Amino acid sequence: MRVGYLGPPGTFSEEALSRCDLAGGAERRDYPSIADTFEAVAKGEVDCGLLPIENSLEGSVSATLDLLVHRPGLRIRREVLLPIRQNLLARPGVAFGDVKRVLSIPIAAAQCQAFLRARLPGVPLEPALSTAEAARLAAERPDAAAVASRAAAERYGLALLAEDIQDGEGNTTRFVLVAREDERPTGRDRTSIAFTLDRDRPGGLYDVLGVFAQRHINLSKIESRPSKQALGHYVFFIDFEGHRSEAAGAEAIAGVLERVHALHLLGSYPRG
Ligand SMILES: O=C(O)C(=O)Cc1ccccc1
Repeated sequence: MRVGYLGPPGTFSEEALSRCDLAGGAERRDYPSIADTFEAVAKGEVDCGLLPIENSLEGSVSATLDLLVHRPGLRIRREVLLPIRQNLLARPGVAFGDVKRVLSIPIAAAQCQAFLRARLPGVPLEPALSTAEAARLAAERPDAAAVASRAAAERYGLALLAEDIQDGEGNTTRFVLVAREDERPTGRDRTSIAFTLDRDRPGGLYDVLGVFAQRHINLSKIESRPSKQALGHYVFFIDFEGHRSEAAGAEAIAGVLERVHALHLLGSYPRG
């Protein structure tokens, strides 16, 4: 089995992959971006791919949600929850006063806004494709620091300028393993769907939510993203407890189908 992830080695995605039972003993391939990882699975270059989907401080990873909807065909087969500790890394000998650029993937830098504003006021953020890529670049630049993991510091020979710099406690990221096929029910599953509504009318979303409420099906997430068709037109994402091939889940999906314009089944998978 071949598994793709957002590289280079030393990312949180790689750490999440190590916690994924399916991936035990699998051959790992790293890709430069979330989109490249997704494409590699869609093309069959790898059997599955691990993508960050949601962070407890920053919310959804829009790149992942958009790919699941706009490049349909892949299914979520696992979810992995990873506690995240961010650090400020720089070449050994670099002090705070030397740092003229902060490098990281924007979702990681956003988890440390308060720290960066307090300790590096006015220092611009230079976006990188991942935390480990930021660390790799910082190893070549004495004017830069990276927001990344301790593992990335060790791998790229960087010192820890500051540890545990994320805003608030309990910073956790949810990752999903996507593949070209579905997962079988385990009895403790979650299902992710995405849909658009027919037209702008009172109660459209309420009707869809009612399908779950009437069946006493618990929702664990609801989110909307622009549909990319027009301002004010949205794709809604819902996660609910249960598997889509079990009676309650299948009935709920049939009910949703009657009330929406388009429905995407993003997958049923064991709850993490
Ligand atoms: O860049 C990484 O290390 C990733 O795996 C993406 C990411 C970034 C910040 C928090 C969680 C995941």
